[in-house]
Amino acid sequence: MTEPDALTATADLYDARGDELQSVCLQFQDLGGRQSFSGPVRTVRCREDNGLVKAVLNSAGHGAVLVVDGGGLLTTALMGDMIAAAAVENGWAGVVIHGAVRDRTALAGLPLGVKALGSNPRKSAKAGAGEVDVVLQIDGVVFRPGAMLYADPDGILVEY
Ligand SMILES: O=C([O-])CC(=O)C(=O)O
Repeated sequence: MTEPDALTATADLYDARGDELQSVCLQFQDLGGRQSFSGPVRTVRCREDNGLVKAVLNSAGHGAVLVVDGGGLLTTALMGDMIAAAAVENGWAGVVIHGAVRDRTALAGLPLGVKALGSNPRKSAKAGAGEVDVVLQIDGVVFRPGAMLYADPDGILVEY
């Protein structure tokens, strides 16, 4: 996987295409080894259960970005280094988690975009409760499966 080129900086993209893009105001932390990443959106909605996150990231990513609506809860980690390594192996460009991750040090060394609210060493349940590829709304921003998402240290842009 190659680093998306610097010409697609989100600020430049917003200047060029602002009316076609939503900008995420929430201040996610950049926790992966790739800070600039982009791809079509896939989604998971779950709460303190990462069974679906694990299953989806263990399937072919085709350069997509998985957006996980964990309800903003920081009580359990929805992804750690094993799942993130599987995401790399399966060709995912990145993972945006409205919730927490764990294994920060290892995540920082993986060629994967990871944005999350924070971290927590406590693991999630694995029952697989939740939904896959539903339309998400996080902090007023709509994430539709298939919409293009662009992320870099400045933030996250997503097509309407
Ligand atoms: O198993 C989990 O809940 C997540 C995790 O720690 C990993 O991916 O390594």
